[in-house]
Amino acid sequence: MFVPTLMGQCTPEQQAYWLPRALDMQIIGTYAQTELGHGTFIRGLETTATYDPETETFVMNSPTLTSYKWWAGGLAKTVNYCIVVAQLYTKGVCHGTHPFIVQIRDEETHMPRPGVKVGDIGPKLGFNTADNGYLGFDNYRIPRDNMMMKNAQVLKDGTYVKVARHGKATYGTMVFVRVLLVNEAAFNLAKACTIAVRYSAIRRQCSPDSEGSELQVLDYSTQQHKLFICIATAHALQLNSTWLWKTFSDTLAAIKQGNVDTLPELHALSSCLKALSTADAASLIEQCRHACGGHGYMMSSGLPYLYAFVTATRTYEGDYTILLLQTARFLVKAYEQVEAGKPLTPTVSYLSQAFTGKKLPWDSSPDGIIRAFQALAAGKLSSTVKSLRKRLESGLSYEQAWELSTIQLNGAAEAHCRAVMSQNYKSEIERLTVNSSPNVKLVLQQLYKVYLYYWALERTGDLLLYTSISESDIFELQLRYEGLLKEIRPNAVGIVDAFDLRDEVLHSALGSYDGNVYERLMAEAQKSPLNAEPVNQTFHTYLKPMMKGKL
Ligand SMILES: CCCCC/C=C\C/C=C\C/C=C\CCCCC(=O)SCCNC(=O)CCNC(=O)[C@H](O)C(C)(C)COP(=O)(O)OP(=O)(O)OC[C@H]1O[C@@H](n2cnc3c(N)ncnc32)[C@H](O)[C@@H]1OP(=O)(O)O
Ligand SMILES: Cc1cc2nc3c(=O)[nH]c(=O)nc-3n(C[C@H](O)[C@H](O)[C@H](O)COP(=O)(O)OP(=O)(O)OC[C@H]3O[C@@H](n4cnc5c(N)ncnc54)[C@H](O)[C@@H]3O)c2cc1C
Repeated sequence: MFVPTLMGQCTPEQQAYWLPRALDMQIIGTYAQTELGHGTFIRGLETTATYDPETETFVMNSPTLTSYKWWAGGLAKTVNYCIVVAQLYTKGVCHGTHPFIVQIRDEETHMPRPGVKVGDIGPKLGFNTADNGYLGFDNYRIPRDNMMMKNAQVLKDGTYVKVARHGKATYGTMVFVRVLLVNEAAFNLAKACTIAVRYSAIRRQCSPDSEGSELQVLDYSTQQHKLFICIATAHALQLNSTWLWKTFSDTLAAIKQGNVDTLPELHALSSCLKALSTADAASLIEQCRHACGGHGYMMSSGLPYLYAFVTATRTYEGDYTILLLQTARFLVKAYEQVEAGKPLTPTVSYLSQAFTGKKLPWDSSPDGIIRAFQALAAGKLSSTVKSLRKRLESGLSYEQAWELSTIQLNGAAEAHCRAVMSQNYKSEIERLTVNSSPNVKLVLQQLYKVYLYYWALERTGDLLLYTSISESDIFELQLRYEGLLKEIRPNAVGIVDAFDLRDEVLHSALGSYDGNVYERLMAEAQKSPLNAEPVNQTFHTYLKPMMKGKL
């Protein structure tokens, strides 16, 4: 995050000085925004940067314990520089949060600079290869030029100058990282389902008839139900990630031309896609672990590490709930656009359905299900806005009415995101397979149908509310879904092999390409320190005295 922020928040002159040093690893930096007391609420950050025109420096301070920077990756022992997000004060006026480049350790000795308190925050659920740290300042001075001045400046005499045309220019790095994290979710879910599907093809357990041999667990319908949605989702996230990256690039290009019109939609899309992709990936990676029984619980399976790594992405770079609420904010505005008869941006153009007053006729084709997801999203948004307005009419303020409606707002944002993801998934597969062999087309179509049927069956309640789907339609869809799983089964291992993930990348005794699961599990077990000697010394110091009643 250090380099993307240098690129996004520095003037060209500042980039010319800092970027080469950062890219050449002459300096190592991190992005220190979150504090002990605040992560989500950026406007509530307490670290201060007060400009002193006498010395043309900013004085950095941590006025309270909760103002200590907390969590930044590499902060504890690795980095010697930080991008610090602090409340900027000049001429006695606070101008809100701004980014500053702060040297925290000596470049030769690596000792913390005087006035800097830095350390490690302690063990975490995962990510323990990163030394996430804390950072406090005690009247620590940095040169005026260390303020990242692309979007705002403080002149030598302390005059504050706003440069950026849009209010949230300083939040740009977070949008960039959120876009990257969708791809990260796809990549890690692909690893987990490769491990789980390969293992499920090797693992034999139980024989339905006592004479027969034990079945591959991958033959069980319940195992296919657990795992094939994981494969389908890995592809869905990858294709949405590529689509979002293009949307991001197009928006950046427009901003460079001075046009910020598409920024709100990009923020809404990057928010909900980051939220859903990381949450789906984390829960489906855990589902892959569940599908591997006891051996999935071994660190040597690679699955616990993947889960611990990915579940963090649901929180960092914007907590799941918070980001969905950001998308909901955009959707409510879009709803009001429809009411006012104004044009809508492409990803919300389906909202006009919310005003037909009729249930969408159910159509179980892939396009029909996508239209149903859109009708469901429009219906949930419409119902949410109705709740919001009912509360406003009761005399509540907008903030109070909004807060009381946030459960529905989050539901509407999730439904919108599912509709966008489903639409992108199908259209990207069709675009990318135009010249593919019929077999490849067939397999990829089967996978997006798994995704569509799975989520339609997960949302039958909402579909009954907003479409004409009937009980027998749902019954038929369930049978069709279960039949589709059986069609995919013969290709399942080939499909995950196609992720082309090397053993060194999978780090898994269960998912290695050669399938020698049991030999690898035993080999990994031998590495346990407890196997260094036949009798551990704790027998003599604890067990034996205890058994002899002498403890
Ligand atoms: C490059 C590295 C990653 C690569 C990935 C690869 C591998 C992954 C492995 C490791 C990853 C590495 C390390 C971990 C990284 C994690 C680092 C961090 O976590 S950094 C800290 C992240 N923190 C957050 O995300 C905080 C979340 N909070 C917020 O974003 C904001 O507080 C807020 C919730 C958005 C609210 O902000 P605010 O109160 O200022 O704004 P509002 O009043 O709600 O809205 C005002 C207005 O502004 C619009 N807006 C808000 N944010 C943005 C934005 N980002 N972009 C554009 N517009 C934005 C918002 O829509 C409102 O507009 P309007 O409705 O028109 O008024
Ligand atoms: C592994 C990891 C690495 C990280 N790396 C960095 C880093 O490099 N740099 C950095 O600056 N930060 C980093 N972070 C911090 C991360 O950005 C924050 O943890 C994240 O933004 C969430 O903020 P928080 O922890 O304060 O949670 P909070 O915002 O306190 O959330 C706690 C709960 O309150 C809820 N909540 C909060 N506000 C609202 C609201 N308005 N409405 C409804 N519910 C609400 C949340 O949904 C959540 O359920 C990292 C975190 C992790 C886990």
